[in-house]
Amino acid sequence: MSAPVRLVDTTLRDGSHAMAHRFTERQVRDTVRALDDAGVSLIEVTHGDGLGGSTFTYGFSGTDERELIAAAVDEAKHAKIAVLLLPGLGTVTDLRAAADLGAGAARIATHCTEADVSIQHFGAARDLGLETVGFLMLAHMSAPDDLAKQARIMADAGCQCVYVVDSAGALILDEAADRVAALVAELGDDAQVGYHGHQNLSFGVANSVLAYRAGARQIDGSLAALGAGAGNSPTEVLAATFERLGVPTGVDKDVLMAAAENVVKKYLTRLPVMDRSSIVQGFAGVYSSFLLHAERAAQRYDVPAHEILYRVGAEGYVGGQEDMIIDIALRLQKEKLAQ
Ligand SMILES: C[C@H](O)CC(=O)C(=O)O
Ligand SMILES: [Mn+2]
Repeated sequence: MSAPVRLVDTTLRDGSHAMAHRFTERQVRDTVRALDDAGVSLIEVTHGDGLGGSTFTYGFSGTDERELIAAAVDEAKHAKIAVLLLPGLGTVTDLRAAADLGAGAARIATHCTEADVSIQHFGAARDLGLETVGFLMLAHMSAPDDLAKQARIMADAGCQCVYVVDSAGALILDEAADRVAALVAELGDDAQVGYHGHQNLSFGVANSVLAYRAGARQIDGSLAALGAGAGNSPTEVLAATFERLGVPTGVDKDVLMAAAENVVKKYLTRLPVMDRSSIVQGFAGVYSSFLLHAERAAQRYDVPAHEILYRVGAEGYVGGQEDMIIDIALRLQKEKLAQ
């Protein structure tokens, strides 16, 4: 009998990027109900960039995320609601407010080399009685051993499951598995390991299977792949794939497939696709949530989005440096006018 894997759904958080942070309470309620009916045990609901993400830099929310979290908590009969927090953008005060609203898990995300900025948030989350998860973002930028050392910092701070987060959808097969294996070897019984994939180069589901085989026991997905860049590994495909492999997930794949078709595809404003820009994100290692920012800058300064994204990758910008997209667009525009 294979070890079970927990499928965690991030439609209502990573999908917020693709929805330009315009989720409504109705959409959240309908999605949570469907996921809950399917047996998904952890559902993430927050602005795409986490608590406090509704800002000029990241994009304002259509509906206050606290209203959405409260609605999700109200709708879920069995599932726990998780919130994402990027230290510096979200604060311990935001975490406390989310816990007061009934959130049951905190997912604390840092750049893959900066785990130490999460220490106080894990401590606060544990004090609040929350389940804790750590996100090491843009994991392709760190070698497996270095990533494992960062995972150790999170685990020692109270994190119960550290994720390899392929924010750029850049990892290809062994590159994902090796990172997961390094974390599993480092953490042993101290914490679980998770995997969060993006589809920019189409490896989200395949990498998730290899991550499971390397020891990951929590895997993220989004219904209809709704997420940043070319989207996340589709939850309904993960469910079907793990069932075919004989790996227990505790979820009903048919209910998830119906949810993707009848709930999410009915409201999404943009179906995530592997188009030129998102493929460049995977190839050049660019944070998936930069996609809409690059498309807006491309339109405003009349330069191609994929060229902006190639340049972002070459210059190595990471989450939090969204303003540099404008800088690059202006430079490309200047170069174009000089020709
Ligand atoms: C804030 C990011 O969107 C977190 C995430 O899902 C990723 O890095 O990927
Ligand atoms: Mn993501």
